[in-house]
Amino acid sequence: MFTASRSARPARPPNRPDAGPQPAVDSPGRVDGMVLDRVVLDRGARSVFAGLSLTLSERRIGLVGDNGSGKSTLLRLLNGLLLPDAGTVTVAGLDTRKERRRLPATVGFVFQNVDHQIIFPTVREEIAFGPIAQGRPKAEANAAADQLLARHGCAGWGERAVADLSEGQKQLVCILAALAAGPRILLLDEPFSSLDLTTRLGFAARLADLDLQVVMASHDLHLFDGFDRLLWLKGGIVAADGAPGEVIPLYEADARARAAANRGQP
Ligand SMILES: Nc1ncnc2c1ncn2[C@@H]1O[C@H](COP(=O)(O)OP(=O)(O)OP(=O)(O)O)[C@@H](O)[C@H]1O
Repeated sequence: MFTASRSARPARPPNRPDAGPQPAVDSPGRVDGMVLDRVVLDRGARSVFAGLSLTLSERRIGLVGDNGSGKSTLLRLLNGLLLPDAGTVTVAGLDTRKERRRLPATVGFVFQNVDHQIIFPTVREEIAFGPIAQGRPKAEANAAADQLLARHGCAGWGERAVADLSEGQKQLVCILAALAAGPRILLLDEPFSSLDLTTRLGFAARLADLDLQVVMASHDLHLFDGFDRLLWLKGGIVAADGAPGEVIPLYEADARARAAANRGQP
């Protein structure tokens, strides 16, 4: 457990040396890892990261922090949707600036806003798209999409129009579409916010069983149960980094103190 101040290289705990980009490894239980090295990023006129360095090698990593603290921006750097203004981001050995096109085959992403993700009219097309783009025959990808839907309690959804689904159902389709492509790394940005409790609990349990690396941003702190590591982002810096059981009390105490201070203001 450690806290870090705004600096080009936040301190790392001794048991997490910066080993640099890791080679891709396919053995179960191993992760490819991601490395941010002195990342600088402005969005509009706003500086979001001013020299962020992180090595992300645990299998389950959570991101917490206030609105605007940089969680989505960090995830978008990891999937290559955003490129750093300075510094480097390396994902499973791929420099996102130089090898952006190779990232979709490795990194799955579930957007915070489903409308930014869904592009096809029907559920089956949406889920089958990733495998087809990777070269899988269409009939096979469609059949796999239907099987995936059935496994998640959505048998018969293949022909449904995505536009007619509820927000939570759309979110479910987005998660299944990300999984269908068989990523080794899954980035989830508030993936369960619209899901009902039963579906949310089911997914949280399935997430624990998936043999891939997961980085998930959420305001639902219960979802980090069983995670290996939790990063608290505050204004683009890592305010705390450690086991969820250590970081969550710090984050909650800070949030309560600030909420109380705000109440005291006119
Ligand atoms: N498209 C954009 N253009 C300009 N600035 C942006 C854009 N998206 C985000 N920002 C800014 O980047 C900073 C980080 O935003 P980000 O979306 O990463 O926060 P977040 O922690 O994911 O917040 P939330 O919990 O609300 O999802 C904020 O100051 C925000 O105003």
